[in-house]
Amino acid sequence: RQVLEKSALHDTYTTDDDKLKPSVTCPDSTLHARTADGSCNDLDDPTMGMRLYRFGRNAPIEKTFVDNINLLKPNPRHISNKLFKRKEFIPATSINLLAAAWLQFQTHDWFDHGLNQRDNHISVPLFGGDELQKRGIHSLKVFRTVSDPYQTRKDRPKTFRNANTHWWDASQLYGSDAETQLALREMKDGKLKVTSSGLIPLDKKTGVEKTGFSNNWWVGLSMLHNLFTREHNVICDVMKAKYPDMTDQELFDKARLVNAAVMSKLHTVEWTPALLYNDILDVGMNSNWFGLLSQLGDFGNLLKRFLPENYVLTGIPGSAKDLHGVPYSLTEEFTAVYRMHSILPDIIHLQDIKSAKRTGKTYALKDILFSKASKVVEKQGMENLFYTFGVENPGALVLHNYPNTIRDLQLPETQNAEYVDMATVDVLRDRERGVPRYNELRRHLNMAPAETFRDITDDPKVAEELEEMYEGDVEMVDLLVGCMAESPRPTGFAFSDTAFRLFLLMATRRLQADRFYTDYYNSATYTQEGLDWVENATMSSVLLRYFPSLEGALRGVTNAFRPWKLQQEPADSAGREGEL
Ligand code: HEM
Repeated sequence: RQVLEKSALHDTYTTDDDKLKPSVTCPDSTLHARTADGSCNDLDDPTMGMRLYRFGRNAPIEKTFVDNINLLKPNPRHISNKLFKRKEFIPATSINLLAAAWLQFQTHDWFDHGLNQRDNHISVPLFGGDELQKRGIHSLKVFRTVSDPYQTRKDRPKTFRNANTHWWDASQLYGSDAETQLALREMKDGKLKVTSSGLIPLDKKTGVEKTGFSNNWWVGLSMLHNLFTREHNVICDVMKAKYPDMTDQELFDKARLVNAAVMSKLHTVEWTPALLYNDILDVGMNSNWFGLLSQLGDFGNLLKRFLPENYVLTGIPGSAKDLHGVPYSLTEEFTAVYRMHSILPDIIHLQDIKSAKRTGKTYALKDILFSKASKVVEKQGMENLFYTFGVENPGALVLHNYPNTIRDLQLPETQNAEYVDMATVDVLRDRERGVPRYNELRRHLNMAPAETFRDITDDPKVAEELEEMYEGDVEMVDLLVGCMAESPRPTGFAFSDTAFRLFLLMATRRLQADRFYTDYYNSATYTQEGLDWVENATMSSVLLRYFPSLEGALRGVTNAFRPWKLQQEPADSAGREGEL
């Protein structure tokens, strides 16, 4: 990671377009509080990481020009049909469905390229025999990503802007602009609005929950948004009880800081180790938050008092902020490796918490999307749904496992009513945004490029399929295809080693670049009660706070993102067999 910090972080701003950044001043009130739009996190450069700040790059800038000649080579719909289409559901048995919903929930905090241009599309021709032709569709329109109006240097690769704040600030819950945020607030005691049943109110026009970011909505997101809205409101209660003189604004600001830190912590010490179920990674990710010394128990705590401050030893929270010489932003390549739609099942088997068995009732993914989600939450209740998500498996991140529901998807009005095959979109978007293909990106991540298709995968059949699709040219393999095909994977890894390199680099950067996780991670900003709240939080404890009936189901569960039942079996049979 330290090598990549020097070689794989690139700023897309130039001194020419620096001048076009908005002018932002930071009032005193922003010193100990996150702003709605993410400005004033870096006090020397207040626009850094705010909403509409550009995405950076992990590949060198000169390697990120769009290859227009090969934009449609090979045809992305052909890739969708031949390499992605799910024939039979392949489960990822080492993680649960909660881990899948959590992943999307987090990406909605980090990035969004905004609504696509309505009047500018790439036309993807369909091959003979494509099932869509029977419905009179002969080409797919993929609307282009909205462009960056402030890019002045035409000799540089295209840049794009993040419609969300780049910070790990829970903007999916609180919004990325003041207007959205104000509309979500009760304006009393710091709280977020909830209905009399304790649920997030629905937008009357769309039927979807009114929250910070509500695109691509489904039951999994509804559950997590509701959970952390409750968490926000309970933190407000705790703060008010201790500090009765705090204003509504102060209570809101403190609860947001604490809630965001709870999520960052759970992602670092639970979600990531669940997906990279490997002892070394477990220590590694725990060290990001708690420090290596914490692994030594009381002896480590004693050592902390004598050793010089070093985040590797003591953990990033509370350590010195470090930008590694590059202004902070998330990157195009980071977005690209999170294209993990294969994790979604097409069918969800509902479980019954009392009998700990499947009920026999299933939900098709198409019936729990967008405005249908809230009805399912209301009908089934959050306990049963969380139980279902805790024990059921998501899809494995491999080829031939892309959910067909979203390969044939009508988006709602709020998302331009586009008709999409998401697998086609995923492949084409990376090309449209100048994300290097698989081999090229590996070179920039200090990884050996594949010389043959068998270097990508040890499955001869998959290697043959890739060779045919890419007409023998291994350099053309798309990043997403390479990541899904990659095997063998390090023990316990649910995703590829290539994606892992970027995760490792960017997971640390999200914490280290943010003053609220470093220089200002202290009681003056969070309050001591706030720091203790984060310290004590685990995913299980957050769930149990609101759903005590999950107690039995969570007994013995050390990582809430791994299948709950698997962890309850006797130690000798709860091994790591069958994982992907
Ligand atoms: C039912 C659930 C989901 C639906 C309906 C959905 C739909 C979409 C749509 C419509 C887009 C924008 C496509 C475009 O560029 O035009 C998108 C982007 C994306 N999705 Fe999903 N998605 C879902 C779940 C997930 C999950 C589980 C992940 C896992 C990480 C994920 C990761 C992404 C990423 C990384 C992008 C790119 C965002 C960007 O360009 O800024 N999605 N999804």
